Amino acid sequence: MYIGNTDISNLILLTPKRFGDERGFFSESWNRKTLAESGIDIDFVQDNHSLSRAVGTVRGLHFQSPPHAQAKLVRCGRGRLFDVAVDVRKGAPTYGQWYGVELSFENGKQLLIPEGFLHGFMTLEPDTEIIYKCSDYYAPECDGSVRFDDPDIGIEWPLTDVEFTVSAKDRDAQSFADFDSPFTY
Ligand SMILES: Cc1cn([C@H]2C[C@H](O)[C@@H](COP(=O)(O)OP(=O)(O)O[C@H]3O[C@H](C)C(=O)[C@H](O)[C@H]3O)O2)c(=O)[nH]c1=O
Repeated sequence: MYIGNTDISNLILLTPKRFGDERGFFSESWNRKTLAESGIDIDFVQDNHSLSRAVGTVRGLHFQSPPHAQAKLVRCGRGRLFDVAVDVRKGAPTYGQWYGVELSFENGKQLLIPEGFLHGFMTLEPDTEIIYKCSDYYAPECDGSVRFDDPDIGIEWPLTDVEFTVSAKDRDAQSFADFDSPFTY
């Protein structure tokens, strides 16, 4: 397992080892003990899996407020996507800073997103599947979102020449200026 830091504290990029042979490959996509040995011990309780049919599908930027804040371990099960986390931990030196990375079936990379971040992604291929572990259960009463294209965050989404597929909920999300983060650093 390759474990790498990013320029935002606690936001970590992981690449599990793949054992290739004539059949294909085998990989431990998550091993709590392996991560704990690197000081990352999160009690994940829910796995999420979504399929996005169209290129340029955007889901996010979402969060769950305390007491049901979620850390996430995100990977791409099929296709390619640009995964983004935005630091919204009040008091963090990187508050409002975003980090994006391409996750794909081919590269096997995973993004470990702690509590206190907005999360969203854009698909880069048709029929892209995202799979992610969450450290708390779905709590719709704590669900919140911020516009994925908010200029105050300034995410440089990789696709600009396609019509984005976005849910009504995400199109109606609040601006970053209106967002009062419930998270502290
Ligand atoms: C998130 C979630 C949703 N649902 C139900 C609620 C809706 O009836 C349906 C679709 O939910 P939603 O439109 O919120 O799904 P996404 O737009 O993919 O939202 C997710 O996308 C971004 C990228 C995230 O990081 C969050 O996990 C989550 O907000 O699934 C559940 O039953 N359990 C859940 O944990």
